[in-house]
Amino acid sequence: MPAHVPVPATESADDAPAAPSPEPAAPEPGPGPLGRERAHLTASRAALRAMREDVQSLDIRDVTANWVNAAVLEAQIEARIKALADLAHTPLFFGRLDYLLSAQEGQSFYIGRRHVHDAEGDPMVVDWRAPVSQPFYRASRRDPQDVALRRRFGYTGGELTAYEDEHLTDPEEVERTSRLLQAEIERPRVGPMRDIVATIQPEQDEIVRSGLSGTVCVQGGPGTGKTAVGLHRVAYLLYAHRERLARTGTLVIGPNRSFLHYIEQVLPALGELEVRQSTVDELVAHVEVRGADDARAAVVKGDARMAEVLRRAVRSHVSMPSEAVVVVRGSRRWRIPAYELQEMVRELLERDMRYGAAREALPQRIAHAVLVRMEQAGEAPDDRIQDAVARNPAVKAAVKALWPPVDPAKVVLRLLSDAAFLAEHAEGVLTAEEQAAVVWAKPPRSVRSARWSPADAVLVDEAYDLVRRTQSLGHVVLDEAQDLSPMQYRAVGRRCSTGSATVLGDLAQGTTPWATGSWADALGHLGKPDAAVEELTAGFRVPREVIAYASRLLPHMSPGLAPVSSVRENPGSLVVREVAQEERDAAVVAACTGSLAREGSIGLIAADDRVPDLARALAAAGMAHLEPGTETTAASRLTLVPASLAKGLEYDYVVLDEPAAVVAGEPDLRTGLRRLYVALTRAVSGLTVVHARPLPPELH
Ligand SMILES: Nc1ncnc2c1ncn2[C@@H]1O[C@H](COP(=O)(O)OP(=O)(O)OP(=O)(O)O)[C@@H](O)[C@H]1O
Repeated sequence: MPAHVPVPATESADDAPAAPSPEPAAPEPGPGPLGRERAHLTASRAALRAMREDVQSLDIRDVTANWVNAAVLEAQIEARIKALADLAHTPLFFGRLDYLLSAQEGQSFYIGRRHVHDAEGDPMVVDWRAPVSQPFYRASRRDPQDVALRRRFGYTGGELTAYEDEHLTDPEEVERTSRLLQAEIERPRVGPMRDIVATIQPEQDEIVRSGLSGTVCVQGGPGTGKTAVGLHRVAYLLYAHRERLARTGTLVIGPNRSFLHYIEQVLPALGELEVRQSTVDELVAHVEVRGADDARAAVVKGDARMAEVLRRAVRSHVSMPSEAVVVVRGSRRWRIPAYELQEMVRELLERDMRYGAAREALPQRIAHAVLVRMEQAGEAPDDRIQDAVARNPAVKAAVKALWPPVDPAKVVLRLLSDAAFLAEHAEGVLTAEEQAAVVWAKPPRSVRSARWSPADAVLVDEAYDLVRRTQSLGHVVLDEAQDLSPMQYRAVGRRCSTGSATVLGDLAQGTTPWATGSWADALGHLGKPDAAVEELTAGFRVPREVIAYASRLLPHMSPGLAPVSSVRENPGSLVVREVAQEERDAAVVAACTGSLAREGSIGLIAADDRVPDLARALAAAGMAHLEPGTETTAASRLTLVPASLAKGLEYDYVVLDEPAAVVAGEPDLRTGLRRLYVALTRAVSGLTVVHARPLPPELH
């Protein structure tokens, strides 16, 4: 059970017993262990300052040959100075490991977000990602990993105010729950998502530190830390493989912009500024999306069989030669007969190259055949002649006719507009009914005027990849992955075809008509069928009572999935309030007012079509509210969240309006229940459900 780490003794801390809310301490380093730790903190801060000053005083005039180098170097120095900033509210270290005398020469290491060294180069704080830090997360009484003492530090507003010790090899010590860890988990939420570097749990750490070469898929219920783990894995990989990933790049994919705003601070807080964040839609934005599909069309367009239809359609542009190519050079004519050209075309088609690459290879093949004939005639042509022949007008004209350039968007446009063209390439792949579902009723005139849907854009992306290989990144994190269609998995998969991925999701939270039913299928479409699937079951967000309530829905929508077991010890307040229809909006506003009386952020979640009414009700009561994705602050804490955007977000207190409307907002009962499950699992400290209509029977 992750929250229960063996914590025997705060008694040994002679001047500072650890406490969930550590007392505001005098900053003066006093005597005793806490005083010494504070002194180490002060010295570490000074060392960090010295490191920063060293960089600031670098004079690059003598070492840069030109202004380009100088600009690059200056940018690097700028980034380094930023990375060395001492953030007042981010503790420089949060833990300490004392190794046994037999290991690491009995040394102590302070574990923090970044490495700090003194003037001699000796470490004052080691990076949490360094191998020497790993036992901080993994060592246990059963497997102490050469650790004699693990110490966790508690801070109040940047001041070191408490610590907790575990002597992992001491048989006398009793196992207790870490109060500092518990306090961290239960800290009220305001603002964007935070890093969890001080409290990563052992099973989370195994995922975080898994190697760059393998793809990992994490199934986990709401609040089990999937997003947190994925982001920390990126930070870890960037540390362990910085040069390689700097070359190849990393990308985090989330479901929408609100979500990306919510998580965008985590990596910078860990010192990583270079990671791109995107939605799937943004990745495939070759065409402007202005349209939408009905569920039936979207499901067919998202089906992996569409890849075969597109492949055939793109390759249908190739035609078999029926005439010879004659190349004239000087007084000589070189003739490549049709049957030889046919062989070349056939061979290129069989090699299954990208359409564009084959198109580039064909003139070289023809030129090679000409060269062979030249040699047979006693000439001694070199590579330059081959290139010249490949550019010969007769060869160019032949290639243009046999293997014409293809515009990927136009191919998709034609497939979706021309029923006969679609039928030709979907023969034996899509049924007549499926074909009818995807063809546009009113064919657009051009790529520009077409009302492309998100699913169409994915098809265009697939077509682009058939023509020219999509560049692969070194690592891709795919969050809320359960909602992707097979074609979307393929789009993501080609962006990590030579790299690896972290796939995060919860099958029970799948709310698209094409949501994945099994991770094995999803990973197959992603092109990573051998990826390991890990499961996280300990919940760090939702209080026990609330998760138990939400889990009543599980057997009705995702049978077989294990409910989350909450590690939150504070009794979560779950209030379910039935009111008369005409009092409902007022009751919702009152619930928000009640929640605002407490600390932390408040999310009012409602069916999408209830949002305008509730916005008016809040305005009438003089209560300002934010949109999802806008940062909550101490002054502005209430966000009105349409249920369709709630996924991945969390609020300290949630007021949920009319569950029946949330369910009814979806096209089918299963999706409706899943949407409700998402809405019910956003609260950290308390959930108030307000309803006038009967609750969905599955909640009883
Ligand atoms: N080891 C941990 N220590 C402290 N807090 C944690 C830990 N793991 C997760 N959390 C916190 O729990 C909350 C939920 O985490 P996260 O959003 O990553 O979960 P999730 O599995 O992605 O949830 P969902 O399925 O709802 O998207 C976050 O506030 C996160 O910071």
